[in-house]
Amino acid sequence: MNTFSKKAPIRVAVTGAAGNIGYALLFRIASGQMFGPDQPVALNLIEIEPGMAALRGVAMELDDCAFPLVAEIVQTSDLSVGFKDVDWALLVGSVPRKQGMERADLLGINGKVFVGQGKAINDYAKSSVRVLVVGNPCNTNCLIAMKSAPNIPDEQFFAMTRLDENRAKTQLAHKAGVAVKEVSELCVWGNHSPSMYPDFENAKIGRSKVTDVILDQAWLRDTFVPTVGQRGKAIIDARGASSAASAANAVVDTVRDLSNPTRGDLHSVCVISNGEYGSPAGIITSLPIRVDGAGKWRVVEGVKLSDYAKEKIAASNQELLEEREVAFGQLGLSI
Ligand SMILES: NC(=O)c1ccc[n+]([C@@H]2O[C@H](COP(=O)([O-])OP(=O)(O)OC[C@H]3O[C@@H](n4cnc5c(N)ncnc54)[C@H](O)[C@@H]3O)[C@@H](O)[C@H]2O)c1
Repeated sequence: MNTFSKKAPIRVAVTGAAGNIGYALLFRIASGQMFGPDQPVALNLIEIEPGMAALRGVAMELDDCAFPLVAEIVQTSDLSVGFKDVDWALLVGSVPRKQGMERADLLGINGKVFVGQGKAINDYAKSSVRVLVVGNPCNTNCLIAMKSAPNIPDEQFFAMTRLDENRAKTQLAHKAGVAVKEVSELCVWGNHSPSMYPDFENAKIGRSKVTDVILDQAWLRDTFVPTVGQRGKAIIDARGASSAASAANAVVDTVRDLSNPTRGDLHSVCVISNGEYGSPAGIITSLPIRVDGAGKWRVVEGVKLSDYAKEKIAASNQELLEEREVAFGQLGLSI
């Protein structure tokens, strides 16, 4: 354990730790960018058996960074070891869609994985554990893990739309010719899929509404919204590989912002819906949240949605209901 911090380590499990996002993520957690520069961390790195050799290499590199904040590195494919006493479970690993595989097949295959991980989290993690699902389809995977962990409160499960929020902020900043830090209050609503809705109507540039700065409504609706939705594909086309560094960055942003009071902005996180803004109760959908001074997250109240926005959000939530029906049907889970 490092000598300059007397804090107890935060124990973080990362599944798919030898994958592309894992490789971009672990070094940022270890260097203090997720939990702060004086917060020790213990890393529980989880892989499936075929990934264990690569994981050993990743762990060797972590060792070779001599990060002073790293208290311990555990490498395992055993979920009872990997989730033991963890404070955070970052569920990144999942089976990619292969040629000829239907979306329904993918939901079923990954669903089984997230049943197993949810059960193990339920049985071995701290009861205060917080779970962030990144592996796709992340909203439905998160719902399945949540259902499989009945002893962990639903409010402790999250899925990631922060990458979409960050992408949307940058698109607006480029269009307006301002620095990205000028763009705030941008919520991505719905499913982490091309159907998501990045709400430009309530977002701000400086103190102005985006729609008062970018007057080209056609660009906002017909270029901006699909560009954000299709950005993942654009990166695969350009790079020949899927977004990993920016996804890892969004994981760091999400966990950091869920761990600290929100100042002057809001953030997009997929959380359990209690019917807010007409979203179907019981699904994991992206909503605008803020964290209060006591560390509790809440859905931001009073956002005014236009009919256009409501329609987009409803369509994305409908997709989530359909994903749930297919996955739960295959897994024999009840709603
Ligand atoms: N929510 C988001 O914004 C977002 C953004 C980008 C990527 N993703 C998703 O994140 C996931 C990971 O992406 P990647 O680029 O790192 O993929 P990758 O294929 O490079 O790595 C995935 C890793 O997970 C491991 N793995 C597979 N099943 C596992 C299991 N059951 N338990 C533990 N490990 C397992 C694999 O061995 C592999 O090392 C994908 O599902 C991707 O679609 C989500």
